[in-house]
Amino acid sequence: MLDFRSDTVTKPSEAMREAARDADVGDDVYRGDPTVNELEARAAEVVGTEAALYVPSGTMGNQIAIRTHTERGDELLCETDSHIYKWELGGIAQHSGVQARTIDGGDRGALAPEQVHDGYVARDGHRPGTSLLCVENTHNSKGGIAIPVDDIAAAAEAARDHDVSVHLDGARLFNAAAALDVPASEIVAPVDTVMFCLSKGLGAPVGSILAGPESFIEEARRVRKLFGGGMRQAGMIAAPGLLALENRTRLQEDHANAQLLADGLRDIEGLGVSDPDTNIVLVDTDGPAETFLDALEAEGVLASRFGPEQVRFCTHWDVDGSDVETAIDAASSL
Ligand SMILES: Cc1ncc(COP(=O)(O)O)c(CN[C@H](C(=O)O)[C@H](C)O)c1O
Repeated sequence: MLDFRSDTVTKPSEAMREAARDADVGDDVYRGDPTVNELEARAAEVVGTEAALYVPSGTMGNQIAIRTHTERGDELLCETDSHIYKWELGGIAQHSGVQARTIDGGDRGALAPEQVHDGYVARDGHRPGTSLLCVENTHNSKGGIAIPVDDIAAAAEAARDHDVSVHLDGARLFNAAAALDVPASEIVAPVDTVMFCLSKGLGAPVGSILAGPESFIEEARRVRKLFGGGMRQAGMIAAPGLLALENRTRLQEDHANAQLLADGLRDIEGLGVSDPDTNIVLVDTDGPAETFLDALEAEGVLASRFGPEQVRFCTHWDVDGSDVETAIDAASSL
């Protein structure tokens, strides 16, 4: 099967498996795992923050960020189709007791400063008070859209006008950096904290990073423990993460393969195909998504359901140009 369901399906390289086996390990709860410590230091350096925390998943990284930024009963602002609102099981309410106020970010998922000003609620005798703005880059639901740095910075500035903190869900931060042709640190500079995944396009088997100010990361480490995310000899999985972090320069290949896939699918009668910024291609199937997906699976190709009549293809390091041609041929035959 050719698996285009997500870039989360990437399998570790031989080098990652060897690194896991040979990793220098210790008890990370006591800060004693040298490989985790090295990964956290390297990650902070790459994105230009004071500190970073290694977490088992992107979801946990986002939820730890929300819990650390907010107090129970606060309100947060996020985009209507953001992952933290749409795909994290209501964790905003469950883990943090925080109310989400969603804003429609349009086709590209970018929030305008005036939307942040309009969405802001001042805490008083009746109203909860906004304490956090969450932004997402690239924006998954909109099709892996890379939002320009200036747009993120303008929204963050509007938040700061009201002393509201800003968290960036950067699960695919390095895809955004590659598409925008800027260092990831430039995308991160305007926000307070960022979560990015090692386990997606970068190819690590497990793990994400939450990065930000030293004091914030110190408290986030306690919240990780509260959430049951304290790990012991985690160098075994952090070692592949260190190799993954150095993979960020290869993501252009995934983006080129996404363009190749979109161009091929666009030639097929009846399909509406997005113009990909990065490694995600959205296809309107002009009929039930399940019918399309089942028929495609029968041809040996997997994709994800993204709506009643929409499917998503993600390119990644386990599919190459010839696999893309195979997927196009399979879709053409439906
Ligand atoms: C923007 C963003 N932020 C956070 C996460 C969560 O990361 P994990 O918890 O899966 O490591 C994801 C994963 N996204 C997954 C995927 O795209 O296949 C699914 C939808 O959860 C994400 O796309």
